[in-house]
Amino acid sequence: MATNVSTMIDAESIAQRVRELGAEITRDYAGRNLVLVCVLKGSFVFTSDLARHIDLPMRVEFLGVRSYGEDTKSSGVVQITHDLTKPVEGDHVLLVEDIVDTGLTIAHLLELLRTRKPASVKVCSLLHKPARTRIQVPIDYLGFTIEDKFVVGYGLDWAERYRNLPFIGLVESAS
Ligand SMILES: O=P(O)(O)OC[C@H]1O[C@H](OP(=O)(O)OP(=O)(O)O)[C@H](O)[C@@H]1O
Ligand code: HPA
Repeated sequence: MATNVSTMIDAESIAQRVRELGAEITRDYAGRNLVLVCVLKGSFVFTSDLARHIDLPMRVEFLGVRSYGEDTKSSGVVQITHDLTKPVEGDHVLLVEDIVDTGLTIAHLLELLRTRKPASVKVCSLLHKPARTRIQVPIDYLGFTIEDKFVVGYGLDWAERYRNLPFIGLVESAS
């Protein structure tokens, strides 16, 4: 399956950065009601690794979102496919994304979450692709800045495939 995928960020580099982010979040959210909001589907791998490096009695919620479909370009329409199961009013929400590309998804989610009256909303993204920015969004915790290539693996897909790769890779024909 992975024969035409080259490695951009290897599994050990990801693991190291996830440990660092977990330690930083643990320090910053000590004594607060933290709710990690995993933005599905792409961030399921990152969220599960990150959560195990946060040493706090936090909650995890899932928000299903889709805007790319089978394409490698954002449709510009952010569709909610699964909502939070419990209110986050008064809680400190940390949105966990696999990638901020155009910024459209996270901008939409920040707007949506703020209507739920949390004490705070911040963003943690494993990847950021600044060359594609269409809307500037704050990324409070960032794993890696990457070049303008369509990447897969560690949760990220191309037409629903490659999410299970343990590294971030490039499908040459997708870029
Ligand atoms: O900054 P943007 O240009 O909005 O792109 C980022 C979003 O795109 C991907 O989701 P996608 O719509 O592909 O759904 P998926 O997570 O189910 O793969 C990714 O997981 C982010 O949520
Ligand atoms: O580079 C990407 N790969 C996979 N999914 C994505 N969604 C936005 N950008 C990407």
